[in-house]
Amino acid sequence: MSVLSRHHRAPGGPRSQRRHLAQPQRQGLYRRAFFEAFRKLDPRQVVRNPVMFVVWLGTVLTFLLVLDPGLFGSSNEPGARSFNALICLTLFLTVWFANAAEAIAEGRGKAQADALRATQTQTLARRLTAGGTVESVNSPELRKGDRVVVAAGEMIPADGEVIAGVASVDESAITGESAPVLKEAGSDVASSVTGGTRVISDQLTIQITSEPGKGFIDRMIQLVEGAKRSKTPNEIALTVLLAVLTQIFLIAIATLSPIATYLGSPTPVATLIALLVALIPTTIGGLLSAIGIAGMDRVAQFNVIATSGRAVEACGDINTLVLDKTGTITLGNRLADSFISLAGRSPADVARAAWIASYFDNTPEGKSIVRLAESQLGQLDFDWPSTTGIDFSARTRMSGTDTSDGQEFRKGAVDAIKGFARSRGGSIPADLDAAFEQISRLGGTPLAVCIDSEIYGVIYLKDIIKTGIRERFDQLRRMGIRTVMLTGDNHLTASVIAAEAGVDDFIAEATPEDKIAVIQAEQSQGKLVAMTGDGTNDAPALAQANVGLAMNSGTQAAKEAANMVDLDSDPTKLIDVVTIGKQLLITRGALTTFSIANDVAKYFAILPALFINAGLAPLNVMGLATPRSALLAAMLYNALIIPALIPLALKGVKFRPLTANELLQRNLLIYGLGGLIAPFLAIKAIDSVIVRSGIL
Ligand SMILES: Nc1ncnc2c1ncn2[C@@H]1O[C@H](COP(=O)(O)OP(=O)(O)OP(=O)(O)O)[C@@H](O)[C@H]1O
Ligand SMILES: [K+]
Ligand SMILES: [Mg+2]
Repeated sequence: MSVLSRHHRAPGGPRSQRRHLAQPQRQGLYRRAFFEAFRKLDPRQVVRNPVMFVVWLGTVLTFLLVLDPGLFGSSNEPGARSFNALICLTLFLTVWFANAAEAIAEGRGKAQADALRATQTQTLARRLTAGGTVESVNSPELRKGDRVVVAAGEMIPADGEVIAGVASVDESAITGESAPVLKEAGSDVASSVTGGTRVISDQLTIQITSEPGKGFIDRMIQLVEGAKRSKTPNEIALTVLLAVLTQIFLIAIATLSPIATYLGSPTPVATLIALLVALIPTTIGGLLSAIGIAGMDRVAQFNVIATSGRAVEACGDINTLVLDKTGTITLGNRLADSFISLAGRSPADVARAAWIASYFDNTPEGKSIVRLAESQLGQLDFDWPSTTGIDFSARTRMSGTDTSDGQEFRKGAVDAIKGFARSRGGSIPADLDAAFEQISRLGGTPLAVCIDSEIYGVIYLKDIIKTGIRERFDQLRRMGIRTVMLTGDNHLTASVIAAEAGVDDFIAEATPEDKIAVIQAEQSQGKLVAMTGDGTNDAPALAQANVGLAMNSGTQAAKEAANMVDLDSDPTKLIDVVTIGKQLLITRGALTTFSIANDVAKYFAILPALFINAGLAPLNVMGLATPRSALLAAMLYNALIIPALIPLALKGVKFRPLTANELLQRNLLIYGLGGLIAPFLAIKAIDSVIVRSGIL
């Protein structure tokens, strides 16, 4: 027989950001955003953002005051018209800059969608008919359940599950990874295929799993384009808060007018509008949606596709991270290293029993056992036609081969094989426990091998902890996130790996039901749980978790159940995604703090200047030239701070692995204090430029 070697992806993968899609054409992006920002001035769009809608109304009112400075009974002082025009212009710029921020964020998503769409070429598919013949159809005509044959050089016409054949597939169109991936039927990690990828050797029979237009790539396109984008719960809460603040300031300004009149310094309407806009949280109001869109985009740049912005945000709130051992914490190619014989058997006896017990086992473990046995024993003979394979299941934790004359070859977790041998009336070799311990203490997985009631020996499956994983767990701990390793492996192996990798907790000998139970237990304590997995047996747990990251190489079931899919099939990406989610929340918090601190500072910067006539001049500590120059400087600062902060909103604030409390303190210090000081310096500077330029 031929043993196919799997092409394992470079474990861990590059940590750095890696764009799999075409870099958006910067120039085209900004040109599109420029025009889009005008289109977004449509009041039906602006009204969705209450803060900006107030500024928009202010723009219209001040424009009317340009046409007729005496409108609303305002005193028609000299120079009022040109002052109103300048205020109107700054208000307009404020709304336009906010629109531009959103348009740039959306544009980056659109560029990704275009790159994805390019992979969606129509192809001719060869569909199998009920009669077993082959007919040619266009790929959009394929329905869920159809079966197609795809040969070397042909494109896979739609998403599906391999039901026959083994072939290597070039998935670079969606993953950017140039190494071909081996696909075959009946495997948890290699049976699902994606439309738009290309078969490069051999032939596959594929059962289609998605209706036209509902495939994986279609959903990705809708998401990055923002067609399905809806505000996340946190975003809605913040929008409401900003609207309430806006209302409070509206009332404050309305009551200011009579006071000013009483003090003998009646305030013109344009001044009141400007004062209002200076006070309401325009900075965060203008950048809020760009921050959210950019978060989705950053996740996509990591080759992770999220099904909603809510999922990305939930990542930022995660308290517990549930990871499996094999492939996530360890390299995953858990390969047979050696055979240990027991009870006086010869090593060749063990190798032969292990070879037969693994012959039908398609898992990487099974294949590596066959390879090791053949390398030790050379060509072996056995009467295969009269045998049946017994598949591995996570519940029995065994697999094997039955012969027609009633012999049962089994291999599996040591306690599972002990139970099996006992059930067939056998006894347990005295040296089994020593072999079990020896392997487990190395962090390896021991598999016992038996024929019927006789345990022959132990297979040492070697697994290596990924480099750098310990540092990542340390980082997570500093963020206050608890890591739990869940494994089907025995307690001793699990404890060795857990200690070496530095996870906070571990659960060994876990069945699929245990995985759900662990997640539910955490959730019942009010914790938000993220989990990563690839197998069909992980699907229920992925669905139960608040954030479920499925591997693209995993089964369709796991991908459907998850709310995120990693195209590179690197389970440690979950750590990156949590970081991005946290960064999204922190960015929003930091800019909200900055925005509100700014508004408070602006208030104290410009209010005294307004009361110069009323004898409050001594309060004008900043020495601003005139009330008008003070107001105009404040308005210009208010408008310009939005584009100044666009890069930060899109890139996210610099992230440090700290707990929520430490981050809050840090942000209050940097963005709160910075937000209080910046307006004084900037307004003073702009004020002197205005005075020197003589525009007022
Ligand atoms: N192909 C196989 N044949 C027989 N037994 C196996 C096979 N693969 C694994 N086992 C045994 O079953 C146990 C459970 O394996 P499984 O792959 O379900 O673990 P898991 O729950 O996915 O956890 P993890 O992947 O983190 O180790 C393993 O520890 C091993 O003892
Ligand atoms: K403001
Ligand atoms: Mg597993």
